[in-house]
Amino acid sequence: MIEAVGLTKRFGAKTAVDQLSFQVRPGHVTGFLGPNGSGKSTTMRMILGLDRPTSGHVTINGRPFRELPNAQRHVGALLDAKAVHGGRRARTHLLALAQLSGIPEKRVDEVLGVVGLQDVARQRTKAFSLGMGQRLGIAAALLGDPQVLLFDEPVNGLDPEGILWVRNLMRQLAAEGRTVFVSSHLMSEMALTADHLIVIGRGRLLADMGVQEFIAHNSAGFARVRVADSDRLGAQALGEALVKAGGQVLKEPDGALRVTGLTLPHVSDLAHEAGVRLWELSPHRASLEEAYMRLTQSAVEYTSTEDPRAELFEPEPLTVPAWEDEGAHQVSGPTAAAFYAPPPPGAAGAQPFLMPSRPGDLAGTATDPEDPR
Ligand SMILES: Nc1ncnc2c1ncn2[C@@H]1O[C@H](COP(=O)(O)OP(=O)(O)OP(=O)(O)O)[C@@H](O)[C@H]1O
Repeated sequence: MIEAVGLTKRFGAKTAVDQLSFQVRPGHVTGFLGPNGSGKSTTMRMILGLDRPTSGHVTINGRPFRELPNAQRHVGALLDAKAVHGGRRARTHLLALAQLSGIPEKRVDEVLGVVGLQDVARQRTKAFSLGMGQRLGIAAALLGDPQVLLFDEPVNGLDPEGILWVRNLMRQLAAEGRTVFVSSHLMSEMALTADHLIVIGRGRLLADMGVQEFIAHNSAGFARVRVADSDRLGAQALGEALVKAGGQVLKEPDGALRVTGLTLPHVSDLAHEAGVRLWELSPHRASLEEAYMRLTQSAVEYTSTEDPRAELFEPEPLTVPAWEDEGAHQVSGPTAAAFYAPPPPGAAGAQPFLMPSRPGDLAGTATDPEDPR
C-alpha cells in the first residue's frame, strides 16, 4: 500500500503538490488523474524518494522508499521511458538494472518475453520507437517482481494492440494482489483499466473514489428520447410537451432529444399523452471523460485561446430546435452549441462532487430527485 499524508512540495514560489493525503490499496488498479502541471509526476517522484517533500510524508508498505531494504524488489516504476542510455542494448540495460539489485539474469529474459521485446533484445535502444521504449520501461518496472508498481503515462505512444496489452497487464497485476498506481490522460482507457481514481488539480486532491462513483458524482444523467424518423410533427409536439413539463431539452445531431430534469417514466407518459411513437427512450450516464472535464475545469492551468484567424471564416448557423424557433416555450439550460457538453454546475441533475472537509462527510452527494435514471 502507498500512503501519503499531507504531502506537499514547493519549488520556490510554486506549490506543485499541496497537502495531498491518500491511500493506494493493493488488489486494485488506481488511476492517478489531473490536468497538465497538476503535480502527478512530482507526487510519483516523492513516492519513489526522488524528490524530498517540503512537508508531509509518503510511505510504501509503511516505510519511506529510501528506507525499504532492496527497494527494487518491493517497488517497480516507469516514470520516463526515454531515461535509457541509447547506446545500450535493451537486454544489457535490463541486465545492468538486475545486477544492481541482485536479480538473477534469467529474470531479464522473462520480462523481455512478458513485454514482447525478446526479438529486439539485442538492439540498441536509440533505435527504439516510443512504444518499444514504453515496453522496455515496463520490463524494467517488472524486473524485481515487486508488490507495488507505479506507471506514469504507460500507454503513451503505444498502438491499440499495445494499449490493450498494458490494460490487461495492469489488471492482471492488480488481480495478483499487487498495488498498481497509474497516471494517464487517456480517459477512455482509464475507464476500462482503473477500479479507483485519485484526481488532483493544482496539486490538491479533488477526488478519491471508485470509477463508477466518480462518474455518478460528477456528471448529470439525462434521457435520450427519439421519435419515429417520419414523425416530424410528433417530435415537435413532444419537444413542446417536455419543455412545458419543466424538462430541459436539447436536440442531438441524430435528431434525438436529450432531456434533463424529467424521469424516464415521466417522459414516456408525456409521449403517450402526445400520441407520439418512440423509437428510443434510454437513460444515459456521462463518460469518465465528461465527468473528469467537469470536475477539473477550474483546475486547468493551461487553457488555449480562440485562434484569431477563426474570424476569417463565416460562423456555422446554429441549428435551433423547431419548438424554440416558434417561441412556444423557452428552452432553458445549455445552449444549442453545447449539445455534447454536460450541463454546467447548477443545472438540473448536476452536482459537482467536492472533497469533504471532514472524512466521512461527503459534500454534493445528495441524490437528485430529477435524475432521469
Ligand atoms: N524541478 C522543478 N522545478 C520547478 N518546478 C517544477 C519542477 N518539477 C515540477 N515543477 C512544476 O510543478 C508543477 C507540477 O508538475 P508535474 O510535472 O508534477 O505535473 P504533472 O501533473 O505530472 O504534469 P503533466 O501531466 O504535464 O506531466 C508544474 O507547474 C511544474 O512546472
